[in-house]
Amino acid sequence: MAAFLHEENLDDDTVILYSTSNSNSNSNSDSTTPSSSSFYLSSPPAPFQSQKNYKLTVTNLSYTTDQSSTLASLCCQEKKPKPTNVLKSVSFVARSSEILAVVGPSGAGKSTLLRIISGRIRNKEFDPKTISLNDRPITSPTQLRRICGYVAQEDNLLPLLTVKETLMFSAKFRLRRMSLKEKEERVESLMHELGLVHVANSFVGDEETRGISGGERKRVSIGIDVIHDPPILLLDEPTSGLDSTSAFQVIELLSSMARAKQRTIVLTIHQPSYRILQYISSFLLLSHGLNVHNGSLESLEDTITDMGLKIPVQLNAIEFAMEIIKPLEDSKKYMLAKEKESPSYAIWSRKEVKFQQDINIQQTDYWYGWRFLEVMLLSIRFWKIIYRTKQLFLARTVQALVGGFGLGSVFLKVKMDEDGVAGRLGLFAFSLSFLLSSTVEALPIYLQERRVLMKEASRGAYKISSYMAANTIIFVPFLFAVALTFPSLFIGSLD
Ligand SMILES: Nc1ncnc2c1ncn2[C@@H]1O[C@H](COP(=O)(O)OP(=O)(O)OP(=O)(O)O)[C@@H](O)[C@H]1O
Repeated sequence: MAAFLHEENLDDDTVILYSTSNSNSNSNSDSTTPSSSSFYLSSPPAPFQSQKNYKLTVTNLSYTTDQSSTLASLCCQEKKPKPTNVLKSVSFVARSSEILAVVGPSGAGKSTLLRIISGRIRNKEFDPKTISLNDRPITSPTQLRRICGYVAQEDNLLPLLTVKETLMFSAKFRLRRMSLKEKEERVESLMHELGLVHVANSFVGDEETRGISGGERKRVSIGIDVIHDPPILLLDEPTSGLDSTSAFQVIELLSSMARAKQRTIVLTIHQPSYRILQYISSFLLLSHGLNVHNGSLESLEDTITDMGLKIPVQLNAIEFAMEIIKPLEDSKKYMLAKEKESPSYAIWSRKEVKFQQDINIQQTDYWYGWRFLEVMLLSIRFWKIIYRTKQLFLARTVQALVGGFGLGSVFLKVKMDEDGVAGRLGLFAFSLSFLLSSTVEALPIYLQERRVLMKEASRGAYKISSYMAANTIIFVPFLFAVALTFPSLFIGSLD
């Protein structure tokens, strides 16, 4: 396939990959929402229609934890923890318009695998020979971060924003070169696609504030990471914590998204039900970092049958495979050993990947004014949250006004002479410490927002560092207090 990579000037994070071959894409492009789908898929704006087929190939990916930079290793060499061999020569191919599910017992290496292919790995840990897209090698984790949308297992949402606002902020951060109208259209289209229109103006909520349901929360999380329409979507346990109906709806939605826009979806899942299995095209079964099965459900059933075992009627092949993971692992090790002796013995589908070293995913220019814009957006979002925390907002308003007038009246008779200047300086210093202490009251909100900020920054949602973002937002309550206290201070001290 003579595919090439090209980045459009739409957005810094958007890598649009064109394929010169239409033969495969056409076969998929007519796929629509499954008849049972409860979601309406609307046409995306023009820039989002240019994507075709993307094949993600992972070949012999191994990963050993690097303990060199841990605190223990810095303090005392002899206590250096042993490196863990988390992934051992994992290979698979994820194709466009399909869902590939990574399954396996706890600790098998599923999340680690997803973390690596989403580019959340240090440059020195990345092996450029192991991951390719449309048969072109990926040379750095940065390229992966640009190509892949990554939805983490835990939600990362601000409870006091509405669904629409949440998606709109994501659009503002990620679709910088679009006009406001285009961003709004994109958000509307996405809410249709995700079945979120009916809760567009509902607060996301949390344990304390009632908000949208668990399934809807998960769909909002997905929306945040597909706002820029990445060709590859990676999801860590998208069904965890959901009841079976919501879990089914999420997988059904992902299947629709994969087929409607030829997205390549890789997800991890624990114990998929029968209903969910129909939407998954292939399975990668991991055990202790080794892939013990890679292929369709039918081929797994055949493997189990070939081993002389019978799948009980009450279990599906994946559930049964989890129960007999040890013999499967042994059989895979045996086959790998045989394969080493004679390569023709390979029964696991393994494709030769032609690596081309000179691939160039261009970097777009980054206008430094965006940093200022990002700081402004974060400040506006933080302000909204403070404003919506009614008790805190009212308390701080009253506190700033009373404080301002009270302090101002103390200096009612301050003259414009030398003593007066000293008095005013004292007043200023006192007011400043008063303002600082009142800023501390926004600490719980700050901590909540900071957690979200750190996760957003690690997902590459914006360009400024998480530390810069976190330190910027602390000024918002301070500026608010300044804006209220100083004028009232001035008015209060007028003769
Ligand atoms: N940075 C690290 N340092 C040490 N061990 C690690 C590190 N990262 C992963 N591991 C270990 O690697 C193994 C695989 O972890 P991973 O989180 O990928 O498993 P998992 O299959 O996703 O598990 P679960 O289903 O419980 O989430 C675990 O034993 C884990 O403790």
